[in-house]
Amino acid sequence: MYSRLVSETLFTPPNTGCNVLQHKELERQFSPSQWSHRMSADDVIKSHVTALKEGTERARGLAQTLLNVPYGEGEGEKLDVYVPTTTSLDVPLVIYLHGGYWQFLSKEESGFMAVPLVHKGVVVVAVGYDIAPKGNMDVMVSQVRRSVVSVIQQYSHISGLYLCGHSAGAHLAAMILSTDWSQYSVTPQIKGAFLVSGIYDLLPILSTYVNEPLKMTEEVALRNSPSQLVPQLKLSSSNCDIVVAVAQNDSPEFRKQSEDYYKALESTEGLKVTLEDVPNTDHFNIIEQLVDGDYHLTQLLLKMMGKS
Ligand SMILES: N[C@@H](CC(=O)c1ccccc1NC=O)C(=O)O
Repeated sequence: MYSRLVSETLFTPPNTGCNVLQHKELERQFSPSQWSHRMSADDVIKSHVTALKEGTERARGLAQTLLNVPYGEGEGEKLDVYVPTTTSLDVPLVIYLHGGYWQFLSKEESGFMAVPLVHKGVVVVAVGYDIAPKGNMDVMVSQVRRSVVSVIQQYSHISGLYLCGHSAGAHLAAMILSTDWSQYSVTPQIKGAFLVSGIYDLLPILSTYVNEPLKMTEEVALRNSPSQLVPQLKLSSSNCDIVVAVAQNDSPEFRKQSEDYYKALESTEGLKVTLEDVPNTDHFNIIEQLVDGDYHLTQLLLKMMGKS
């Protein structure tokens, strides 16, 4: 009784829906770096950026590249192509959408997954988009959709188109799958998508620090939430194999985002969707390890593309 009274008087400011502690906890849930079991928050981010940069440098050394190919008029509307070292008629193409909470990272450290893929005969495309504050959510979603259209116009001979996105990039990949293509010049047929440690419902981040540079209103968050667009995804991507992957050591809130989205897709008849709970990983090394050909998710991706 006493403790209840104390907690109510101390922690529940009158006339507000959300108390200070709950808000702090929400921000912690949406701070992936605080949940790594490997390192401190600062170190895990530093090491993440270093790993992605080193992997991308290696990929640029291994593959032939076409860097800064425009897919639109804007300065930031460019992509990098990593060309396979083998010659085959069966050439799948994976588009990678980088993470970084729609406000960090770029395509310059996003070619790392080409390391194990280019000698298996897979083209990897790393897409750049205008992160906040330059870009906003509507702009970023529009950009990545147009990048897919541009890629299939340039590479019409490929044997299959696949998407892979991490964190904010998984959100963008899910938005691509949920596109009404009738306003576009072509309708992409996406064969498979890897959505890794993503956010699919933007409403919970509206009141957090994540939204400070994004400045989303509730309306913007709703129209850009894949969780709201499952019927459109079913119409546009019914033949797509979808893997929703989440790290064992992602925060409970991040894990819930993946589980809820998986469940929403799974209960939609006709979709092929699997949930991969990747053991011994956190928000960062779940994607960093795609530089390794033996990593579980690399193997899954190769298998999906018929290249294992
Ligand atoms: N405030 C975030 C920062 C973050 O997510 C991040 C920062 C730099 C580069 C990538 C990041 N996140 C995921 O890709 C965190 O606590 O992890």
